[in-house]
Amino acid sequence: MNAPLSHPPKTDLKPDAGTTPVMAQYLSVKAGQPDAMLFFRMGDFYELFFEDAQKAAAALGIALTKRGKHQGEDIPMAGVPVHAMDGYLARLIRQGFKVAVCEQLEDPAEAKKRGSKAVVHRDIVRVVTPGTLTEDTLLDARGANRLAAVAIRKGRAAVAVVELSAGVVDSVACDLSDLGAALAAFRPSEVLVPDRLFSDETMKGALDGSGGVVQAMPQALAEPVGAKDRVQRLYGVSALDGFGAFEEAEISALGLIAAYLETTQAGKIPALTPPRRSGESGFLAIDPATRLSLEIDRTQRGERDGSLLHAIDRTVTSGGARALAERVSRPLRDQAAINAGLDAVEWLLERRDLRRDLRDALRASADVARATSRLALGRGGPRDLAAIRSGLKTAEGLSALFAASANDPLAGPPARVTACLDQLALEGDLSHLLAELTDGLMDEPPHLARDGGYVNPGHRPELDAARTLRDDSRKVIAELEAKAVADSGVAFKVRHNAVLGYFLETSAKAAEPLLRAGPDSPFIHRQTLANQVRFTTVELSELDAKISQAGHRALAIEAETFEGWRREVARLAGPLQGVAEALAELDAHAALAEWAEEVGAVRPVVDDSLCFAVEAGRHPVVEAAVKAQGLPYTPNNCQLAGDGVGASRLSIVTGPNMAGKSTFLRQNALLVVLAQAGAFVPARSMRLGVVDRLFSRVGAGDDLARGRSTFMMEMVETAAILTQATGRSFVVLDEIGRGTATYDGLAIAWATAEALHETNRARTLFATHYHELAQLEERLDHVCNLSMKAREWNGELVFLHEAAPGAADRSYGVQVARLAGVPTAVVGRAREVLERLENEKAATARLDDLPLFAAAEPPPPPMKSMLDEAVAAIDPDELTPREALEALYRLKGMAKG
Ligand SMILES: Nc1ncnc2c1ncn2[C@@H]1O[C@H](COP(=O)(O)OP(=O)(O)OP(=O)(O)O)[C@@H](O)[C@H]1O
Repeated sequence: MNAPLSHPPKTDLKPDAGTTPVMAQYLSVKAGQPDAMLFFRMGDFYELFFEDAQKAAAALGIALTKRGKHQGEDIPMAGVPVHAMDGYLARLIRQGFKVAVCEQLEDPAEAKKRGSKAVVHRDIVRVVTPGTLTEDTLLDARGANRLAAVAIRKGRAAVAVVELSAGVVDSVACDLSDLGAALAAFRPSEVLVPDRLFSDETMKGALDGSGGVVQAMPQALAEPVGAKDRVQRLYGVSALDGFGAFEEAEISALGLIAAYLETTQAGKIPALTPPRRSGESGFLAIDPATRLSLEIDRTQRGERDGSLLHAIDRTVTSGGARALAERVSRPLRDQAAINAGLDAVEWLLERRDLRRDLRDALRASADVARATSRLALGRGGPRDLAAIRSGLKTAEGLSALFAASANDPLAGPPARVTACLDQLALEGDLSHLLAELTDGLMDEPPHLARDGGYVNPGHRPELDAARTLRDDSRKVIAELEAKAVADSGVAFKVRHNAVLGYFLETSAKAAEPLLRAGPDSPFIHRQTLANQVRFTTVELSELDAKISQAGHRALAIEAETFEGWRREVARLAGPLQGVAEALAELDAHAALAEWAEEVGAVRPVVDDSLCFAVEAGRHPVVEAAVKAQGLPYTPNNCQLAGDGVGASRLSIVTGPNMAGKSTFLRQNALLVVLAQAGAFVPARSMRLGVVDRLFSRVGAGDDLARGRSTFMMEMVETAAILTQATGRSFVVLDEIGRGTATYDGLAIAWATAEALHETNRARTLFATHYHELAQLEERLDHVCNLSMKAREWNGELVFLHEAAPGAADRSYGVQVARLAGVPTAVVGRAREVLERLENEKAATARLDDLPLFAAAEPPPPPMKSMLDEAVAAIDPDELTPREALEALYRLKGMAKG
């Protein structure tokens, strides 16, 4: 997404002699948020002026008008009605804008008391940005919306993340090389970066892969001392030690988040969990390119449909969907933690009835996490309270549902389920809150608190009294109308408006006799319109006052009740988020069990070995697609061993195009993701020694936006694998080297395969069209060949999609071209050329005499750069201060170039 977040205002926005008081107020508010689009509340509209108006008109397709003049020029203006605000906001945020909302903070009547020219007091109440949304209308219910911040200090990197809509904070410290993977794992919508790091190469790569809108922050906000103060303020604590020992980079990143929340939330303090800290060592590292290639939570086109997550998601609540997405996006590395997740899935898989009841109960609950967060920020309404009530009721119901099995000493729930049940056991305050909301809050309350009508009758006697007075008086009004008609013989109707209150109205003609009546007439004239005349009576005026007082009083009591509940929710935000998390986690476990049962998935054995053994594995997404077409899916085995014991470490996979190589490679990588996410796997069996880093390069596309060709991209990514893969990693590589001349490509593929085998020693599947690589099986200790089987039958090519030992005999490229509809004449000509080439055996250069990889010449020492030489030429002791400064500038200039 392009981020039009920062733009200097072009117009000189300074008030001058001709500036009206309202415009002067606008300009001063705007000066506080120059890079946000300012929505300036004027009555029933939010108005935009100057460049904001022009941009909004273009982005939203709304009319651009003008209002008054500034420095002799017309002021462009555009506006949106207050009631339609959410829709417009959503569209602007999606386009990458940030929006400052400036409200009227007093009744215009109050302002008038200060004088007829006084301006209504206004100020910014919130800045809406992609990463700080909390409204359901602006959020994807099944996806988390996160704001991230990155920082680098003392050679270490950190990512801090807040999910404001659920109040969850994460902090990850990692090596610089892991920054991209750590950031991409959170899929942030918005990323804060200290401006000084903008041109840093590591940072650029990480930001490009994150997918979020990037927001530059002043470097000063990342300085540790100030940052620490701000984080302490955010949490209302005087020291951060209670949260753990943070690295400096983490403090900087958290400090950026705190600074951003301070401005965007206009001082309102959100209810946040203490930062959940994790080193990257707790998680399977998956860099952005691998994520994209494996289509874990989004397809390469950015859609959810077609991703692994979409294929396996059987959750029934939005919180559950988010928990599952997090689990699949950040699989674990710790064997015990992975097995704890698998225990929970297995336990629920074995209990079909309990699982059904659990899922039914969960379906009835609402999004407690988001409702709590909105209420804590003062943005929630009565419907959010109802969401909390339904979540707490579900919690109560689930405690009862699990009561029998929880006490079963032999087959009781595993630790992860028990931990959830503990969170759901409502005691004290939460149970009191549930009782209070059950008694006091109406079943289907309105969205907004403003108009009342959500507190149950009987909950507060004084409210009942005010309501009765208000409603009874309405009856009396009807009686009064009948009496007026009877007394006067005129066809009166009682009407109401904001200016006159209640009045009697009749046509001008019917009113004539009354207007002529003397001062003793009970009908007092109020107003004459073109066709109507309005009257009142003493009785009606008295009643009017009584009704409006009663109505106001009822509203005030409801508002006060709401505020009491809201404050209680804010106070209990921590335990409420705990309940929300437990509900979401149970949903995710049960959903994985449901999916496992549906597709026949099994529990993988996850241990500390270096084994990877899959029997009859299937690709969860391709299988579903193939079956939807009524075709069978061919399961495949795959055996690799990092230590070469019992299986080879690296498999060279050959076979014709379309035979299923990419599917086979991705399938095995996805089984790693699923197993380490604590999910069952679609296979007959699987044993996996925990993987630390997963790399997948399958069908890299051009990245023209970054000015890199396919081949360049592939080499950058290959370099990342060769420098980062360890003996515990799992690598799938498809057709590297294909984007360049045959010999170059073959040479690169050959050297890469050798290095992965000898140096990185990662478990690797290496698919290639260079059949020459099959020779590696003979030359290296732990390599084996696999090929995707295909048969020619009656001149037709039939793909069996089966991975079998041995290399492919030929590539069938020409046959595939025919299948694809390449004209017969071209296919015939290609056959002739192929025959000639094969006869000449041009491609099989004598690779068998190559020296072994280990014996290859060491690379020459790196050439000295110009910068190195320039630095070496400087003798600091010989320089005057002025020369030293010049030298520094010169060096800096060279570094830039
Ligand atoms: N195991 C399988 N069982 C059934 N169908 C399969 C299987 N594997 C792949 N297919 C089908 O074959 C199609 C092609 O698979 P895939 O893209 O993996 O081939 P490929 O060998 O990588 O091709 P290319 O070399 O052209 O990229 C898939 O879209 C799917 O429809």
